[in-house]
Amino acid sequence: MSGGKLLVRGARQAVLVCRAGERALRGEEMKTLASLEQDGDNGVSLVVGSNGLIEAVGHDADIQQKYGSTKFDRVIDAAGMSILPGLIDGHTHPVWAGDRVHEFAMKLAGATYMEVHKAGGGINFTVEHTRRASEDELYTLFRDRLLRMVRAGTTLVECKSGYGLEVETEMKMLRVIQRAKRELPIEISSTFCGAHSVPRGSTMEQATDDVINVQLPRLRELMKSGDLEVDNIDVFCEKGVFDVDSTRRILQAGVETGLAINFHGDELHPMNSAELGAELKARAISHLEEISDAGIKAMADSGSVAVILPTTAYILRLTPPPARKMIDSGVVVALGSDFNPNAFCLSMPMTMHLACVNFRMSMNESLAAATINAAASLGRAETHGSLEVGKVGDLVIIDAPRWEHLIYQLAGHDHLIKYVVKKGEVIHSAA
Ligand SMILES: N=CN[C@@H](CCC(=O)O)C(=O)O
Ligand SMILES: [Zn+2]
Repeated sequence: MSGGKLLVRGARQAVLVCRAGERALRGEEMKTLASLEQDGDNGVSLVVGSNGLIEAVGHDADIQQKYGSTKFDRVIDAAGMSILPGLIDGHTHPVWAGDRVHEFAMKLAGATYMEVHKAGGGINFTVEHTRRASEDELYTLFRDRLLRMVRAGTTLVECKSGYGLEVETEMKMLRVIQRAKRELPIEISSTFCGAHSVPRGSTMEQATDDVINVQLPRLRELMKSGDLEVDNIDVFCEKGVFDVDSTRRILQAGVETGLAINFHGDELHPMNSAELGAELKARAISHLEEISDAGIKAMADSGSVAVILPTTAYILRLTPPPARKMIDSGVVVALGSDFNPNAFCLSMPMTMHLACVNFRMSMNESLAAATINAAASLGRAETHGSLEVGKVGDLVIIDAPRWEHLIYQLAGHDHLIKYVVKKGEVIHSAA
């Protein structure tokens, strides 16, 4: 090799997460993650080639022997530091205008999510503001949020539409996401969520027909012309929002448009969403606070990824999802920040901390959930989510001798994260 993009050397530790090309980790596999430790003076090195892919991970002496004559665009001396894969956020609603800080006060005073929603607040409040906002205004707000995510270590994020609930605003949101894909260093998996709520003045049946007969056909045209690249279809399957039959119709229409199923289910009421998702071979189902035992078994069998969201359960004081039971039953469990105007959290380290304390996950389980399993929830586990040769060179380097400090030092990521690397390029540096 004559030239490479990045050499990181001298690290105390590199958490590889996987070593054998696993596409997801389940049960016991989440408990012990593959890692490489400094051996005496011999630290850990990682090489990203000029194509942005990981080319080697090993001890300094071996890498030095192989790459001694190679010129790198950048060399990072990571003495005393730890390297981990770029974090992957499996669930966010980051394109919107108008904050809901006033609703936070209402909820602290005892109002439930559905009480706020039915009183015209919640999603419908954000819809009004988002419909009124220009595309540029939305982009500026979105950009700032994405860059804050990058500073917290996120290199791949799922981003939903869903604050338009009619064709023009939904497409406006998807165009804003598309622009960020072109202009920003963070990688995005985008999700059409025109069925996030029933718009004011409509019935569920009318909203379902509008998504299927108006919004999805327009999306199909824009995908065909290359104006939009959208990956997933989402529905908020919830009592008082979209019932199981409407959800099924919309998700099936999404599949016919070429989208992967990735939807909200069993959040506030048991809806048998997990069973529905498993039957439809959903790639992922989010929330699942109210999943049934049969739903857990169905997801373990179907391989649909459970994207659980600790910030939502925390802010809304919900009974947490049965994360332990899901993991122990063999469900693939991933994490998302659920950034949205209800749960204003842009940080995966914070999300992982909450998963450990409130969902009783171990730190290793939370890292597996925020890397390889989140990649699986987005259909990108072949290329993302672990530090293995041939995968994209997405890394977080923290100034601590063990990676667990990223979780242990609650709200400490600003201080700990020294570099965030995307495809071998440093996209954030605190050094
Ligand atoms: N539950 C539905 N959707 C979001 C909340 C969106 C909102 O309140 O604006 C969620 O995942 O938590
Ligand atoms: Zn959500």
